[in-house]
Amino acid sequence: MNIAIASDHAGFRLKEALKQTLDELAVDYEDLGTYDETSVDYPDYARKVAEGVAEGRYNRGVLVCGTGLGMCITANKVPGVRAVTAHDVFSARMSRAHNDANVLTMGERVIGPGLAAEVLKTWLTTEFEGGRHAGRVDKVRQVEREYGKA
Ligand SMILES: O=C(CO)[C@H](O)[C@H](O)[C@H](O)COP(=O)(O)O
Repeated sequence: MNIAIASDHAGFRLKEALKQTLDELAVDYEDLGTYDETSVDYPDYARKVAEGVAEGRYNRGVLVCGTGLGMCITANKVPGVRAVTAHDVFSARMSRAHNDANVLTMGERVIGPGLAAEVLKTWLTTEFEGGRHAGRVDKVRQVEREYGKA
């Protein structure tokens, strides 16, 4: 699995902590920035990761900002991206099992590094269940097509 991870300034410290989790899991990743706490704009980073996932350069994306919300809003503008904000293990698990989410966002001002690591581990290790859920995800894709986004 090849992950794209990025943050804005408000998510920088948590991104660095999550990279340690990825190292522990021996998951390949590419850090697309930002690389310090100098103020930047989250849409720029959300777009980098989302486009990389949508174009197949990365299997999944992880985005961190202050709340995770701006990153999620922006990432979902890219056709083919199913981005979720998850700050608990159950939501992380279900976003994969039922929604086949391919981008995870979290907020450094919302969640601590310990729980964030568990959320990330759960999200990375839960498979999409398919079945009835596959039809529903296809309907999500149909919405994109009908709005000319895919
Ligand atoms: O958390 C956010 C709301 O979606 C944004 O992603 C930014 O991280 C946040 O708005 C940054 O706020 P700041 O006051 O400029 O640090």
